[in-house]
Amino acid sequence: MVATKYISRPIPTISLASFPTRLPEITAQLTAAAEHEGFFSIIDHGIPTTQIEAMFAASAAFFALPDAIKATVPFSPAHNAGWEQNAQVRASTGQPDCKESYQMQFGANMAGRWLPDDQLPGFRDTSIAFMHAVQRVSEQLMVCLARGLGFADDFFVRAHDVTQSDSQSVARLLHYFEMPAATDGKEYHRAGAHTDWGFLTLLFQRAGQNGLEICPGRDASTAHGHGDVWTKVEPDPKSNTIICNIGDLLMSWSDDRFKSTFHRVKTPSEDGDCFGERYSIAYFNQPCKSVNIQGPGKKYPELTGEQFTKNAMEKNYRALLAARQERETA
Ligand SMILES: O=C(O)CCC(=O)C(=O)O
Ligand SMILES: [Fe+2]
Repeated sequence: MVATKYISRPIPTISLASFPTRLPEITAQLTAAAEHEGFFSIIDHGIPTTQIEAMFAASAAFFALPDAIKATVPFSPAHNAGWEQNAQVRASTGQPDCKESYQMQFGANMAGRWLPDDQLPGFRDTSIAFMHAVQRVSEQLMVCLARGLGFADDFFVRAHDVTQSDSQSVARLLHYFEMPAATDGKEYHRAGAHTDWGFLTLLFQRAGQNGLEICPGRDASTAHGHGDVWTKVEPDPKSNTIICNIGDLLMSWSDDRFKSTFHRVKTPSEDGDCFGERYSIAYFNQPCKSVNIQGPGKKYPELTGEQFTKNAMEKNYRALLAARQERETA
């Protein structure tokens, strides 16, 4: 196995303490992080550790259910919600990620995709409360990002209004399976290298369950290329941190000023890698379907939120087909 090439890159840590009075300072910090690294840590965000722990406990309880029960709320690509297992194929690897995930939304896309409460008591209430808490933090970040781009303060907040029935924002619970410590000659992927296609992702990780790595400096238009010099983003056991990254949507909405950065969850293969089970939670801010999207400099044609999501899905699918053909003819 070839040793992974690593380089140390600083990932800015930004405090949201005293948000209203520190708004100009936080805006400057966030804008700089969005322009350069595309990844940053948020602290002092106001979500209590107990609430995050309760969501991780609910997630573990969900994934502990028999597959036959989870399969009653299957993932629907058309709705981007539900449960799937060993199914998400990344163009960068051509193989399914070794994981299961359950995606939850606020609006109509979630109809029929919640388990009945007697199957998992309290799960839906815990999840919805957590999602609203993460949405509140997201909205603070959106105010700063809108200011940074010269839009009105509430511009992105209104575009991502989770009280609308066509809301598309997603909380994805993730469970990566234990991986073999001794290689059996096969190549495994936890989450193959990718950019997120949404607006902004907020990620919750658990101390001791490492694996997230970033590879900045690639253009989103080469979206499925491989970078080969990585930087570990380790969960900090001492602070109640949220890792955030810019997605392809915000990159195009900012006329490419803000960067959507390549990242992956590494296949454990070296000393210090977590081979055990890994749980994480990603909250993907997505625009409502009816929203019009165009950057301040009009670099790209105007699209609706619905078209953007559809295009992103199709682009991913085309890249998958192209990568498969390339592998087959190689
Ligand atoms: O599990 C993680 O730490 C990252 C997950 C991720 O990048 C994704 O689901 O898009
Ligand atoms: Fe991601």
